[in-house]
Amino acid sequence: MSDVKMSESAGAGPSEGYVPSELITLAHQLLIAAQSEPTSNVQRLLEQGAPAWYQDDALGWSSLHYAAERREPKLLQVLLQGGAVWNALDKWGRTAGEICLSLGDERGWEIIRNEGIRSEMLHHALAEPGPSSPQTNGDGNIKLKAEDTTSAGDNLTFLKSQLTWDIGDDGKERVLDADGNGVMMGWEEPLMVEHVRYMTNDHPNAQPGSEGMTILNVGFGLGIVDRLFQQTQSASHPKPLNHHIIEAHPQVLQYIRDKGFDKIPGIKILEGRWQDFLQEPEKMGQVLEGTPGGMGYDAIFVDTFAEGYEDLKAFFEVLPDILEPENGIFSFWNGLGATNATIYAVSSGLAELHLEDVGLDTQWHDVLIPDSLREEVWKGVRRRYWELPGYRLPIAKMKLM
Ligand SMILES: C[S@@+](CC[C@H](N)C(=O)[O-])C[C@H]1O[C@@H](n2cnc3c(N)ncnc32)[C@H](O)[C@@H]1O
Repeated sequence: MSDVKMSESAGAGPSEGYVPSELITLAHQLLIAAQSEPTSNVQRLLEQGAPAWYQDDALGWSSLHYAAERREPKLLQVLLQGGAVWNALDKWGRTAGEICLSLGDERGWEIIRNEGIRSEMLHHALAEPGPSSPQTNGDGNIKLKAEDTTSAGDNLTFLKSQLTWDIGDDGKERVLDADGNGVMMGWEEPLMVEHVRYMTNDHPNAQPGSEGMTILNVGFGLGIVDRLFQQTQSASHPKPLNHHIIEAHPQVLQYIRDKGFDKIPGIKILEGRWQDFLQEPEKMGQVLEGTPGGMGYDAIFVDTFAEGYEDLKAFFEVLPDILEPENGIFSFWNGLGATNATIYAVSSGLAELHLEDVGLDTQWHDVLIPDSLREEVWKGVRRRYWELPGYRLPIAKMKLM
């Protein structure tokens, strides 16, 4: 439940200051060429230095937005190679990818999405500190996280902020942060049901007669997913053998105690940030305690707040140490970039590639979100973090050698 901001592509225009008039002239010629002229004209203008990042004042459209209306894959490729910004947003928050989608142009949309994944991977690779390169601060590289220090954009600010629990207009419980952002909202329950179903249904330790699964959940929120992990095992199915929960917010920890959740047999609450437990070798042992032979968890789910893609990727990197290698299942709340279809697809594609880097294969399950959820739930909530009709649910497992 965090915001997402993709990196600006290399060659993105000056953020402020003087733009020479010759450049503006070329920019306008490029916008016109992208609308109706042959691809060769567009290519020529780019070679003359026309800025593909330029967006007009009227619609906020770039040459890529205009080109997207023409359904000509080659034109999109030429513009992207010439510096067009795959994730430039128009005045309504749409990328050129959304223009392709609205026209049913699957091929054009794929070209833009693939460029998004390629460029985010590249920025990310450049951001990795090499043996001789200094630690970068990430500037100019991947920025999937909202750059703000308000509660929703900064994890440490959020963890110190005051939370309130109430009932939304949809009749469902929700937790809001001090700025009125939804930390966890009851509308997500059907999605949590699906996460738990995919994580437990076929696992050998969840079958009748087995010993029960070992579970790690990161981020308690309303405890929806934790309640479901406890419930899925019916009379004939075993309860989880061990169910560990890492939670960092003091008020949420108090809520857990008030509800007596910490007293349920098998449940252990690890109080603190996941980074404190999983990125500290001495504490890692404490986390793995209780998993048979210290071999790792059967199921791991992560859903925090005010963390961005970089934090999620850092979590991916500890998975080989904490996921049971043979049948272990990892899943995460896939909410980054969910205000825009193209950015959401790029964020999901990037996650798949980064999971692959640490040895995991990902399967995606599409879950529909009913229209009825759209308007009611957001009343009284400052920032809408979900705008899409579908949810892509990830299920990842260690690759078999
Ligand atoms: C969106 S809620 C989780 C909702 C939960 N999946 C449910 O089903 O109700 C996010 C939770 O993560 C916690 N959190 C945020 N950052 C964290 C961190 N770095 N480590 C551990 N918990 C964190 C928040 O306090 C909050 O309780």
